[in-house]
Amino acid sequence: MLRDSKADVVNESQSVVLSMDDHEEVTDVFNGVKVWWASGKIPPQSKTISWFAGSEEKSKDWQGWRPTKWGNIVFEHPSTFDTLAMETQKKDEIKKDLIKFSKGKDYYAKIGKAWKRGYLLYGPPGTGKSSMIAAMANLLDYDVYDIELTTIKDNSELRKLLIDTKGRSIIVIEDIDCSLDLTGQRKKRKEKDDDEADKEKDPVSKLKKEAEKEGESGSKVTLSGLLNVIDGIWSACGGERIIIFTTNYVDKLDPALIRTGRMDKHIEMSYCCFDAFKVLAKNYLDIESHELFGKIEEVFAETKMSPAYVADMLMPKSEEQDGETCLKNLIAGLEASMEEAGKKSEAAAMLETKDGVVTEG
Ligand SMILES: Nc1ncnc2c1ncn2[C@@H]1O[C@H](COP(=O)(O)OP(=O)(O)OP(=O)(O)O)[C@@H](O)[C@H]1O
Repeated sequence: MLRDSKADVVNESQSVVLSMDDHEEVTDVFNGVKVWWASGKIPPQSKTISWFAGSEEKSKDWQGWRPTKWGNIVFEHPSTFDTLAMETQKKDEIKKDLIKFSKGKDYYAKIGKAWKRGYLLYGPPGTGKSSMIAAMANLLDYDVYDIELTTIKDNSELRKLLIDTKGRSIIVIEDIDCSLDLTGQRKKRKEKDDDEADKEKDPVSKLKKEAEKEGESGSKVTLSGLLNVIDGIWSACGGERIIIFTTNYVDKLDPALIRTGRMDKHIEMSYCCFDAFKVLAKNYLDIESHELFGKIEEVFAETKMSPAYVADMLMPKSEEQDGETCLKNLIAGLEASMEEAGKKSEAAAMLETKDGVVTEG
C-alpha cells in the first residue's frame, strides 16, 4: 500500500484512486518485493496527431479513468498554407473559411447549431490532401485525429472513439472510398457481379462464399452507421470540431455521404498548375522567376502531373544539382509524360476505330 499518498474515491466508482504530488518519490514493499514509485510530469504537447492504435494497444485516459483507444504522436507535419502548392485564390478562400469557423462560437450558439464543419477533400493521389490537412491544423492550432475505418470493429466502437475526441480538433477519415467499400456505384456493381456469379453456383458454394465474405471484412462499420454517428456526435460533444473525409474518387462516393449539409465544403485538390508550381519552385529552390518559367507554363497547360511529382523533381538530388538543372529535369519529365499520354490516346483511338487492326501486345 502506498503511504504518504492521497487516496480519493472517484465519482460513481467503487475504486480508490491513489495519487502523488508532482516529482514525488515513494518506496513501498509488496509481498517482500521493494517497489519504487516516482511521479514525473511531461509537459503537454501543443499539438498531437492521434490515431487508432488497435485494441491490444489500449491506453488509459488517466483523467477520466476510462480506457481510450487513441494513441498520440507528436504532430510535426510542417505543411502550411504558404508551402501548399495551389492557386492563391483558392487557398485564401479556404483559409478565410477556417478562420471564420474557428471564431464562430457565438454565431453557432445563436443559430442553435453544433459548432462543427465538414470538409470533403478529393483529388488524385499526390495532390496534397494530407498536406492540406496538416496546413489546416497548423493554421488553427488544432489536434488531428486520424481514423482508419477498416480497423474499427463496428458502429458502436466508432461512436465511442469519436466521443473520446476533444474540442479544437480535426477528425480525419481518409480514403473513405476504399475503407468500407462505401462507394455507391462500386457497391452496386459488385452486388450485381456477385448476383450473376451466384446464379451459376450451387447452394453449398453460395454459403461458403457468404462465410468467406464475413471473414474478409474486419470491420462492420456501415455507411448508415457512419452517417448516424457523425450526425449524432455533434450534439453529444461540446467544443469545435472539423471532420474531413478524403477520397481519390469523388464521383464514386455514395450521394448520401456528400449531400450538402453533411460536408459543408468540397475542396478539389487538383493536378499541378503553373501557379502551384511557382509555390514549389520558391519553396524547394528559392527561385521566384527564371527564363525557363515561360516554357514550364506552356508544358503545364498540357500535362496532368501531381504536385508530389513536381516537388520530387524540384528537389536537388546531389550537391552538384543546381536550380536550373532541376527545372530542366522537370521540363524533360513533363514532356516525356506528354509523349506517353499522346501514345496512349493514339492507341485508344486505334482500338475505337471499327476497322482498326488490334494485335495482342
Ligand atoms: N499541393 C501540394 N503542395 C505542396 N506539396 C505537395 C502538394 N501535393 C503533394 N505535395 C508533396 O507530395 C507529398 C505527398 O503529398 P500528400 O501526401 O499530401 O498527397 P495526398 O493527396 O494526400 O496523397 P494520397 O492520396 O496518395 O494520400 C507531400 O509530402 C508533399 O511533399
